Amino acid sequence: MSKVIKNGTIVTADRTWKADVLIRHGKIEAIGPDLHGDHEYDATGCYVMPGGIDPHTHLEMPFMGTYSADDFESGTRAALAGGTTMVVDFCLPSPNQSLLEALQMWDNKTSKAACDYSFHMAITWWGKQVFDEMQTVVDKGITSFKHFMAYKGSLMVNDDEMLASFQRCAELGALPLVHAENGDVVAALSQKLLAEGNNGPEAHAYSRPPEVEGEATNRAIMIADMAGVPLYVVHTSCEQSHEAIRRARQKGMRVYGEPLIQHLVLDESEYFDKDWDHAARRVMSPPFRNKTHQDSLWAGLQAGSLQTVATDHCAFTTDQKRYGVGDFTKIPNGTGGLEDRLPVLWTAGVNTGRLTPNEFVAVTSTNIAKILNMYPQKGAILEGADADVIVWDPKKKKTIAAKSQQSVIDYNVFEGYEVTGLPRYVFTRGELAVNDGKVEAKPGHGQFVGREPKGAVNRALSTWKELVAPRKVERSGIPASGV
Ligand SMILES: NC(=O)NCCC(=O)O
Ligand SMILES: [Zn+2]
Ligand SMILES: [Zn+2]
Repeated sequence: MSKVIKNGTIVTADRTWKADVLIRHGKIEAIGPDLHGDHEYDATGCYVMPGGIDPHTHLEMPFMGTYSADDFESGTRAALAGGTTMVVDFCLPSPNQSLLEALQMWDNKTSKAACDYSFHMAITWWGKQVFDEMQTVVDKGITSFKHFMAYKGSLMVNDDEMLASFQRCAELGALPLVHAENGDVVAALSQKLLAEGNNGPEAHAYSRPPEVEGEATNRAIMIADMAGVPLYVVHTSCEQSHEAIRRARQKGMRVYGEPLIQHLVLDESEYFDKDWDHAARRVMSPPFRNKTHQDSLWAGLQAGSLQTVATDHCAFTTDQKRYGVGDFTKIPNGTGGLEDRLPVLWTAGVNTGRLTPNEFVAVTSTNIAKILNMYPQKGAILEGADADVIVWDPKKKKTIAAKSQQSVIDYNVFEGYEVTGLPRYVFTRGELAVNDGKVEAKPGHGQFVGREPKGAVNRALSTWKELVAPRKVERSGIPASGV
C-alpha cells in the first residue's frame, strides 16, 4: 500500500522545492511531480520536512530517588504529536553495573515506543569491564557515550576517567558526549547556599552559574582534543560554554553544541516566581539563563557554531518536584518539551526571522542525523530514506496547555505560549501518526536504530592524529651517559 503527499513544498537542510513524495514499505520511494498512490494526503500551503530527531531525552529514567514520569509510550506519543519522529535516549548503568546488563534494562522499557529510537550509553564509572564492554556496545549500534561532569556522588566522572573513556571512544570510532558543569564547584556552592538558609528553587540557579558550565565545557574540549576524538556538548545553555565551543571550532576542533528549546525561550526569572511549585517545575541543569545568554544561543544556531536543538525531556510531576521542599538539591532535575520543541522553535525562530526554514530542518533533524552517523536513513527527504516525514502547516495555531498535552505530567513549562506552525500530518517510517492534527500514534511501532561507528569525522580526526602523533627520533651516535 502506497501513500503520496501531494501539493506541498519540500524543505530540507539545503533545498526548497515543490514536489510530491511517494511512500511505500516505510521508505521514501519517489519524489517528483504528479505522483499517485493508494492514499493521498494534501499538503497545500504546507512544508514537507524530515521528521524531527530529538537527540536528548530521558524516558522512565531513574534519577534523584524517583523515575522520570514519561515512559517510552507517552514520551514518543508526545514526540510524534509535535513532529518529532525519533528520540535518542540515555542508558545509565549504576555504579559497577555492566553496560550490557544496563542496556538490557533499557531495551525492556521500549516495547511501547511509537516512534524510532536509539541510545547513548552513559559512562558512569570506569574499569576494565567498562573498557571491554564499550566494544560490544558499539557492535550493537550504540556509538555515542555520555559523560556527566556534574551530579557529584552519583553520575559524575572525574577527568582521568573521562580521558580514558575518550581515548577508548577514539579507538572505537565513537562519539563522546558531555554534560558540562563542574560538579565539585556545584556541590560546594550548593552546601554554602543551604548553610546560609537559601533552600528554595532559586538557589538551584545560584548554585550553577554560567562559569561552572564554561569551565567544564572548555575542560572537556581540551581533553577530547588530547584524546583525538570529536565531542558533543549537551544542553549548551550560556555564552561561556558557547564561547568555548566557538573558539575550539575556529581552531579546527570537531566540537558540537546542543542548545535546548527551553534555554532558547525561557529565562531565569521563572525561578523568582513566588509560587514554589512554579519555580521548582523549572528546575533543571543547567538552569535557565538571562536574555544575553539566549541571544548567544540564537546567534550560535545562525552562525553554525551550535548545531542542534534538543529538549533533554526529563519530566517530573509536581508531586515529584516536592521531594525538594526545604532543600533545593533534592528537587528532581528536569523539564519536558518533546511535544513543543518544533512548534516553539518554528514560532520563536522561523516566524521571527532568526532562522530560515532550511536552518530549522538542519538544527531539528539533519545535523544530528549526520553527527550520529545515521544520515540519510534519518534526517533526509531523499529516495531510499526512512519515511519519517512531517507535513507542516505554518499557519496552524495553538496555545500550549498542560490539559491538552500528551505528556503525563500535570503542567507544562511553556503553558500559555502561543505557537504558529504545527504538524498537519506526521509519518513515522511511513505510518501515519498525526492525521490532520489528530494524534494516532501506535505503541510498539517504534524500532531501535543502530548506528555505525567510525563516521567521516572520526576517520578524518584519527588520520590527522596519526600523522601528528609523537614519534621517537632515531639518532646515530648517541653520546655516552654523563654519569
Ligand atoms: N537536565 C536535567 O536537569 N535533568 C536530566 C539529566 C541531565 O541531562 O542532566
Ligand atoms: Zn545533563
Ligand atoms: Zn539530559
